[in-house]
Order: sequence, then structure tokens, then C-alpha cells
Amino acid sequence: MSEKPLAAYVHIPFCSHICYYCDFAKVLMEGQPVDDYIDALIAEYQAYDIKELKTLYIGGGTPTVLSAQQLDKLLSKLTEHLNLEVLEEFTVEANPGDLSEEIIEVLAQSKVNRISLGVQTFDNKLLKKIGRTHTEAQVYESIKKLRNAGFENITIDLIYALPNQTMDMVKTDVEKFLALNLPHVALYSLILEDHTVFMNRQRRGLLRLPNEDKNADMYEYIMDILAQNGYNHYEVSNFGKSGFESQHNLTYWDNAEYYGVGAGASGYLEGIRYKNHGPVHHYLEATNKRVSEEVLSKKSKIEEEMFLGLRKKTGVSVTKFESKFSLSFEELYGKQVQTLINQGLLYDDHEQIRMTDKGFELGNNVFEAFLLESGEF
Ligand SMILES: C[S@@+](CC[C@H](N)C(=O)[O-])C[C@H]1O[C@@H](n2cnc3c(N)ncnc32)[C@H](O)[C@@H]1O
Ligand SMILES: C[S@@+](CC[C@H](N)C(=O)[O-])C[C@H]1O[C@@H](n2cnc3c(N)ncnc32)[C@H](O)[C@@H]1O
Ligand code: SF4
Repeated sequence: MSEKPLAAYVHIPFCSHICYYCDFAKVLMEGQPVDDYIDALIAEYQAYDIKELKTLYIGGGTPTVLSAQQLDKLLSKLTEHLNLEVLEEFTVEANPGDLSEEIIEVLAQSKVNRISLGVQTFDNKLLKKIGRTHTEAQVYESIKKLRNAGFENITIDLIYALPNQTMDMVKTDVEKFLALNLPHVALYSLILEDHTVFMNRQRRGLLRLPNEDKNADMYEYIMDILAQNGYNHYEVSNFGKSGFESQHNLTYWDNAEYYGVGAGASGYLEGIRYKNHGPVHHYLEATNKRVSEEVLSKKSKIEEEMFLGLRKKTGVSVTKFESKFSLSFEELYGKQVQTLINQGLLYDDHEQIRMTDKGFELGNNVFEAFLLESGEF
């Protein structure tokens, strides 16, 4: 059987407030059995008997809404049996509003070496309109405190194409990011998700979103200005200075296996993609934490290799593809690749299949071309 994965994702589903756009696995923290949850999470993690990880990622929800004691316990239990020489990247997601001195102290004392801050925008009015509770000033304060505590590898998440957001507002956000001189940023175009306040407003005709052209202009602007400032656009939404690309997220895009632990977490182990129970009570009560499992067919594995790999600037290596699947890339996808090259969506490079900037913009059109007929495998 294959070697053990070297990446693990751990999910903390609690938030102090719910943002109007968010459909990730999360719940308001108040009244939740948080201590029981942490115990169950640690038990699930320990059952895998993990000795080596290159990357560990604690996401949410909001990991930093835990108390300092809860976070401390979690961080030490996760690393207790790990060979720390192997661990390269240990990320914790944080919200600027709830990074107290105690929490920063716990993070600084731990093995965590990367912080991902959910900034979304620097515009105070817009922050309110999207249901965030922090302010621009709190972002600067959090970053200052994190730097003082010794953190250098700090990334922020920003969202663009927000309701009523203009190009000038996007420019201001990116300029404010640049002024911070951070090594990494993820910039997501707003996705309207079901079960969110925004979707509800949209259905009632109350949401004014930038149209597709505006959205594309914003993305082009973002790509240009970040490249000019030395950020490598290494994945559709991710930009980093050299050496600061997220190793954990690259595991996903490299289509490698990883552990997923906690309510609503997904994992990929021994050829099986699985998802855990989402609602905290279901997760706590279930003996088997997984709510669904999919044994991947060869067809799905090939498609995923393409969809995930193409998200990266380096794309998909034909040699690696052929040795992994023991088949000819040219026979399987030669025609599709040529059409996409003619449309300016892929580079004309027969070893590394990579998207152009236009391809990045129209990602879904590119991915679609790599879907296979059911009868093919
Ligand atoms: C699930 S959140 C968890 C991290 C943390 N709680 C926070 O809010 O920053 C991870 C990131 O996903 C992005 N995100 C969530 N919902 C989104 C949406 N509907 N469209 C685009 N990006 C979204 C946000 O940038 C957010 O920072
Ligand atoms: C949208 S990405 C943001 C990554 C961040 N910008 C960075 O570069 O580190 C992170 C979010 O994806 C979700 N996520 C990531 N890996 C996951 C997994 N294995 N299972 C479930 N959710 C996951 C979590 O909600 C997490 O907050
Ligand atoms: S964006 Fe982050 S803080 Fe907001 S609801 Fe989603 S997980 Fe919670």
C-alpha cells in the first residue's frame, strides 16, 4: 500500500459571528460543547497514529475563538507524537478581531509557524456590510502583535467582487495589502453560496454585485499589480513571495493524500475521499466520524489530477501523469489540449500543461474540457 500521507487538516467549526457570505462548516460558538469537541477531535487524530507530517493546517470556522487553554491543549496534543524535524509548515487560521494577547502567547510558544488572517477587506464600511466584526485598525494591530511575537510567515485572505464594491475599492485593498509587506495573500472572488444571508438577499433582488466583466477586470488588475510587486501567482487565488507558497494547500493541488480531522473536514486516504459529519452533535455522537466515502475510480483520479493540477501555475506534468496512470497523455487529451491552446487558454508546452492568465480567468471552461466519458475507463 502507499506510504502514509504527510499532510493533515484539522477543523474547528466555531465562530463568534456568522459572515453573510460563508457556507463553510461552522456554527456560532455560544452554548456549544467545545471541550467535548476538542477531546473528540484529538481522539480522531490520535487513532491515525501519525508520526510524521510535513504540513499541519488548523482551519475553520475560527480556531482562535477557542480559549487560550483549549488552543494550547489542542496544539500540544497534535504535535505530541510528531517527529518535529519533518514538520515544515504549521498553519493556524485567525480572525483579526479575536487575536488576544493570551492566544498570541499560546501560538508563539507552540510549533505553529504560519498564520492565516481572515481580513476580507480593509474597508470598514464594507466589513460591516459583509457581516464581519473586526476593523481595519484591528488588522494592523494583529499583524503588529504577531510580528512582535516572532511570526514572519503571515498570509491574509481578501475577497473581491463584494456587493457594491468598485474597482477603486479593490485597488485600495490591494494597495493596503502591499503596504504591509507580507509574504503571501489569497484573493478570492466572492462566491454566492446557498444558505447564506447574501443568497437570500440576492433572491429578493437586494444584492448589487459587480458583473462578470467587472469581476474579470478586477482579477486582471490583481494579477498585474501583484506580479509587479514580486508575488508569484502560483495558484488561481494564491500569491506568494518565493519560498512562501502554502505547502499544505499545494498538497491538495498536487492531488496527494491527506488526513482530514474534525466536524465537516474532508480527507483523502488510501484512494478514498471522505467527509466527516458536519453538525457538531452528529460528529460527537457518531462512532464512525465519516459521513461519506468515495472510492475513486481511475476516471475520477485522472480528472482530479487535471482539475487540481491546472489550478497551479506550474500545471500538470505530462511525464508524471503518464507514469502515474500508465497511459498516453497525447492519446487521452491531445485534441482537447490543442483546442485550448488555440483559444489562448493553455500555453503551447507539451511537457507541462499550464493555464495562461486568460485560462485562470475562465478556469471552468478549461476544467470542463478534461472531463472524460463514463465508458472510457
Ligand atoms: C472558511 S474561512 C475560515 C477562516 C476564518 N474564519 C476567517 O473568516 O477568516 C476561509 C476563507 O474563505 C474565504 N471565503 C469564505 N466564504 C467565501 C465566499 N462565499 N466567497 C469567497 N471566499 C470565501 C474567506 O476569504 C475566508 O477567509
Ligand atoms: C479557503 S482556504 C484559505 C487558505 C489560506 N488562505 C491559506 O493560504 O492558508 C481555507 C478554508 O478551506 C477549508 N478547508 C481547507 N481544507 C479543508 C479540509 N481538508 N476539509 C474541510 N475544509 C477544509 C476551511 O474552511 C478553511 O478555512
Ligand atoms: S468567514 Fe470565517 S468567521 Fe466568517 S462565518 Fe465563515 S468561518 Fe466563520
